[in-house]
Amino acid sequence: MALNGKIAVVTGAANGIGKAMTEKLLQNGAKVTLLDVNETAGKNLMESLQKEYGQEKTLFMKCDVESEEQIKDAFHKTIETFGGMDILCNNAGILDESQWEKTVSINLVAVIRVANLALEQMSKLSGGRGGVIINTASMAGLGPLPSCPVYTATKHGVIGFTRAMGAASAASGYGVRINAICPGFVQTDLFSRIPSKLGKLSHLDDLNQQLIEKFGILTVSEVADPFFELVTDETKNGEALLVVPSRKQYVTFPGLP
Ligand SMILES: NC(=O)C1=CN([C@@H]2O[C@H](COP(=O)(O)OP(=O)(O)OC[C@H]3O[C@@H](n4cnc5c(N)ncnc54)[C@H](O)[C@@H]3O)[C@@H](O)[C@H]2O)C=CC1
Ligand SMILES: CC/C=C\C[C@H](O)C(=O)/C=C/C=C/C=C\C=C\[C@@H](O)C/C=C\CCC(=O)O
Repeated sequence: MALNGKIAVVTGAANGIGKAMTEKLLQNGAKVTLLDVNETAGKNLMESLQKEYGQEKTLFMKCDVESEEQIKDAFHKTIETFGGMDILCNNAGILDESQWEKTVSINLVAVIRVANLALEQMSKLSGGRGGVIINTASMAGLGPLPSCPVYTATKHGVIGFTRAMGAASAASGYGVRINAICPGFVQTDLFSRIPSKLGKLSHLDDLNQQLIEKFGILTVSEVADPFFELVTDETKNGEALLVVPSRKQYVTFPGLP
C-alpha cells in the first residue's frame, strides 16, 4: 500500500510513538487526523506539521478514546474533511497500575471500541474502501512484566484481539488488514513516568531496570520505521511485530493442537 494520498487517523498522536507515527505518515504523503486528550500538545503539533506539510494535510481533534461519541465524531469529521479513511493507528495508551480500571479502559476496551468503529467506516462490506489498522501493543504483550501486571494483561489482550480480528476480517471480506506493533522500551513521557506509576508494586522497578539493561531503549523513530512496514506491506495481516534495538521480528505463536 503506497501512502501517497491515503487518509490516516492516529490516536494518542500528540506525543511519543503516536507523534512519530503521524510524522512518518505525513512524510510519505498521507493526510492525518490527530486525536488526543491533550489539546494543547495536539494543537501545537498540528500547527507545526501544517507549516511543514501544508494546511490541507492535517486535522487535530481533542478526543478521548474512552468516548464512543467523540470517536464517531472524529471519524465523521475525517471523512467529511479528507474524503475517506484508509489507516487507523490505534495507539493511545497509559501505564498506571494504581488506576488499573482506567488502564484497562484505555489500553484494551478503547482499542477494541476504536477498531470496531473504524471497521464500520473502512470495511468494504459497509461502503468503505478497505485499509489497515495498526494496534499499538507492546513487548509486554508477549511476556510478563511483574511490576505492571495490569498493563501486561491489556497488551496481551491487544495482541489476542489483533490476531483474531485480523482473521475475522480476512474471512469476512472486510478488506481491512489488522496488525499489532510490539515495541520494547521506548523513550517517551510514558516510559519516563513508570517508576511513579507502579502502585503497590513500585518495589519491583529494579526488575524493570534489569530488563532495560538487557533489551535497551528505542527512540520513537526506531518504532516508526517498522510501523511503516506493517502499514504498507499488504501481505501482513494478523501479525505481531516485535521491535527492540537488537532485532525486529514477526512473532510466531504456538498453534492449537
Ligand atoms: N514508551 C514505551 O516504552 C512503550 C509504549 N507502548 C505503547 O505505545 C503507546 C503510546 O505510548 P507512548 O508514546 O510511550 O506514551 P506517551 O504518554 O508519550 O503518549 C501517549 C499519548 O496518548 C494520549 N492519551 C492518553 N490517554 C488518552 C485517551 N484516553 N484518549 C486519547 N489520547 C490519550 C496522551 O495524551 C499522549 O499524548 C501506548 O499504547 C503504550 O502502551 C508500547 C511499548 C513500549
Ligand atoms: C515496566 C514497563 C515499561 C515500559 C512500558 C512500555 O510501554 C512497555 O510496554 C515496555 C515493555 C518492555 C518489555 C521488555 C521486556 C519484557 C521481557 C519479558 O516479559 C519477556 C517478554 C517477551 C519475550 C519475547 C522475546 O524475547 O522474543
